[in-house]
Amino acid sequence: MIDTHARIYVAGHRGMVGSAIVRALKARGYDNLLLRTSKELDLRDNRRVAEFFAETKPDYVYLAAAKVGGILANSTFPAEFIYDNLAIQTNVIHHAYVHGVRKLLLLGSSCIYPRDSPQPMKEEYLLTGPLEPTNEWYAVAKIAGIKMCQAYRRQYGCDFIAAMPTNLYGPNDNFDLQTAHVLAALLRRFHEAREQGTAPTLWGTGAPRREFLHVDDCADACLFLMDRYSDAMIMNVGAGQDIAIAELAAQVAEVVGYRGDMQWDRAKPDGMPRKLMDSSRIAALGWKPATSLADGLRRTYSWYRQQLGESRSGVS
Ligand SMILES: NC(=O)C1=CN([C@@H]2O[C@H](COP(=O)(O)OP(=O)(O)OC[C@H]3O[C@@H](n4cnc5c(N)ncnc54)[C@H](OP(=O)(O)O)[C@@H]3O)[C@@H](O)[C@H]2O)C=CC1
Ligand SMILES: C[C@H]1O[C@H](OP(=O)(O)OP(=O)(O)OC[C@H]2O[C@@H](n3cnc4c(=O)[nH]c(N)nc43)[C@H](O)[C@@H]2O)[C@@H](O)[C@@H](O)C1=O
Repeated sequence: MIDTHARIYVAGHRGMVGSAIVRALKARGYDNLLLRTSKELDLRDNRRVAEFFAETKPDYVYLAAAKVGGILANSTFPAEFIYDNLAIQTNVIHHAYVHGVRKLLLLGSSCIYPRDSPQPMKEEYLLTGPLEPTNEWYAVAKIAGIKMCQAYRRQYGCDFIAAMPTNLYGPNDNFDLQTAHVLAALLRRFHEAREQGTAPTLWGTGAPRREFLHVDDCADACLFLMDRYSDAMIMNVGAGQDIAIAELAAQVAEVVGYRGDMQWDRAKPDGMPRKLMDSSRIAALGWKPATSLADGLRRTYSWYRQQLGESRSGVS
């Protein structure tokens, strides 16, 4: 177990994953967290990152800072997705090495796997085929991050590991309809449709399948891996089951209490047909998720309504 007074840098601590990691660390008594917003420390700036590591000398690093977005953001801003993510990772991983960080965990993503991967996707499928075009720029950056962790482990003996979570959702998710991932977007679309008496328009055909993990489970897995896993091989972190987007829409409508029609904009991309992780390796180490999709949806909708300043009445 990591000493609770160790200096732990959570990069991206205001984001969905970073904030969940901070909650999990605080709940376990870690009391020496190093936190910087992107305004205070732009991780694309190599010189500033070097200064930060020299000044603060972190013992452990969770690298949850990244340029992140849903299918439309990824395909609309390919240059930002590849540049920001390459720059952030390169600077943080390199200076973690230079300043003797004891262990670093990089957050990757299920989009690193080939578009036509057999399902469920095993870690060994990395780099076995072409990527999904809607997010290949982001995926290439993430793959470079994985390879940096492996290279620094091989050449310098750094204990840098990489976790590959499936699609995540929960508190502090992004609810901006242009840049959100599907689950947050659907909660908002159905909420607004119910409030306004309109019919929501969803993207694509509804046929793609996705696997959803609550972000608190993801954070729990990150802490688990930081404590117990030290290997070059990437580690999948999934919920174990997937669902068609059309079925997810039906579940979200029920949680929100929307009973009208919905439309599908087929001009919008479907993306990968299916993305289900094989998470048997982390399961064999003794980790499993705690939150069902039904519970997670209810909790996240409740959180969203609290952000809107609404009462929680009516949301179980
Ligand atoms: N969301 C998902 O479904 C999934 C996410 N992941 C991975 O988890 C990680 C975190 O994602 P998530 O929490 O959803 O993303 P968010 O967008 O919620 O948070 C990202 C954080 O990164 C920080 N950041 C962005 N750019 C910079 C920069 N130039 N310098 C410093 N900090 C920066 C932001 O800091 P600030 O707020 O201070 O601006 C922000 O808080 C990513 O690596 C992502 O790939 C993996 C699988 C699925
Ligand atoms: C985490 C992962 O996230 C991204 O990949 P994705 O899983 O394809 O992304 P998504 O959540 O945005 O969409 C999932 C599915 O849902 C459909 N869909 C319906 N209606 C809405 C909708 O209103 N918004 C969105 N965003 N999608 C919608 C959408 O058409 C697609 O079929 C990558 O950016 C990648 O970088 C990555 O790592």
